[in-house]
Amino acid sequence: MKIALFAGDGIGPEIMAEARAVLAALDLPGLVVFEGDVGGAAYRRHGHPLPQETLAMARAADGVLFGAVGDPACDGLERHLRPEQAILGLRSALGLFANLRPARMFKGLESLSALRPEIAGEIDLLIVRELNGDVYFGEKAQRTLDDGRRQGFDFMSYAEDEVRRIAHVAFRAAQGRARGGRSGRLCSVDKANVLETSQLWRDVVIETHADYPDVTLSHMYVDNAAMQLVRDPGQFDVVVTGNLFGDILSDQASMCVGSIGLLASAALGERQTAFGTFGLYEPIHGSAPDIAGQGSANPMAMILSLAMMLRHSLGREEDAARVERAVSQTLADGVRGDDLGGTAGTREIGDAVLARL
Ligand SMILES: NC(=O)C1=CN([C@@H]2O[C@H](COP(=O)(O)OP(=O)(O)OC[C@H]3O[C@@H](n4cnc5c(N)ncnc54)[C@H](O)[C@@H]3O)[C@@H](O)[C@H]2O)C=CC1
Ligand SMILES: CC(C)CC(=O)C(=O)O
Ligand SMILES: [Mg+2]
Repeated sequence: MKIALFAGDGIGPEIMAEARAVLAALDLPGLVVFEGDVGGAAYRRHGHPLPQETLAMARAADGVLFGAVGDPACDGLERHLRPEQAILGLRSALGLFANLRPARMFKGLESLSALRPEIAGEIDLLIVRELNGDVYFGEKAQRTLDDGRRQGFDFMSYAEDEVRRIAHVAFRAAQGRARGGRSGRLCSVDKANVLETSQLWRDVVIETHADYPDVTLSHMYVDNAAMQLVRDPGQFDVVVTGNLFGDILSDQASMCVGSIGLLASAALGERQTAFGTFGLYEPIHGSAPDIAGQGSANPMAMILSLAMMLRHSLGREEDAARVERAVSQTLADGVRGDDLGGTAGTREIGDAVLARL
């Protein structure tokens, strides 16, 4: 079993160190770990944010654990050399089109949610974000118009097969979450009242629903969804949406459960390995340059991303559940970082999780 660790920039190396310690404590038999450079760190060392060696390392692995990229020192670079191209490049080159971003309330954190505690307690949702299309990957440029004005554009598009494959992932996830006689629920979020990409999205999701009659399907415009997420988050079970809307809604969902430092993610494609589905796992947050180097970042999203890798790519469900229980217990015991109004630093939180493993 082979995995690759790409720590990246900013708080990436700090939180990755804690995930690495948890991984070591699990002592998985036959595990081989490679480490590669990505982002601004890779640009400085190799002249590119996603060096060929790093990409090759990812391809050879059963799973990739990714910290974060993004470095203000790289702001002036041409777009293709900026750190963020590393994560976009990996998602695209590895065909990782399905981004699972679960958000659930941990016991004891209800009062730390941006929402009222009584509604925050109901949050247990999964955002299924399409990850290979939309404006992130469309043609983009700036140009000067004939009248001298500068114009920027990003082409937004979805082809029907791109929508269909993510819809299948989302319907299957909803089926898997059906509980105690209650059917799984899928809410497809779009902007079909304005965007043609969204109209196609909605049509294809409705067509795909025919294969999943046991799942209750609803549709919501993204502006309403942003509002409903804070008004009544308990109404959501699985949410499927495009790349841009999913990016924004998942950061919003993180504050509903207390902090962006808690939300993990899995980026999956179709490639199967001997142990599960190949994937890339990362916190939903970025490199947080404002707190980098201070030892104050919450490593829980990173550690929970490791748990997702254990589950989806390494076939280690029991270990995944063990890591999740350790994080949950750490929070229940009141060990909290600055992001949750506490005083524990990155290392202290990591050690507390290890102690409960
Ligand atoms: N997948 C990736 O590697 C991503 C990279 N980025 C990049 O990261 C850089 C910073 O972007 P921002 O917009 O500031 O978003 P960010 O997610 O890095 O930070 C937003 C805010 O949340 C806080 N925060 C984030 N993670 C935290 C943690 N684990 N513990 C405690 N506080 C945490 C930060 O201190 C900051 O105040 C940019 O270069 C951006 O492009 C942003 C999102 C995803
Ligand atoms: C390219 C990334 C910086 C986009 C992002 O914010 C994310 O995937 O969460
Ligand atoms: Mg984001």
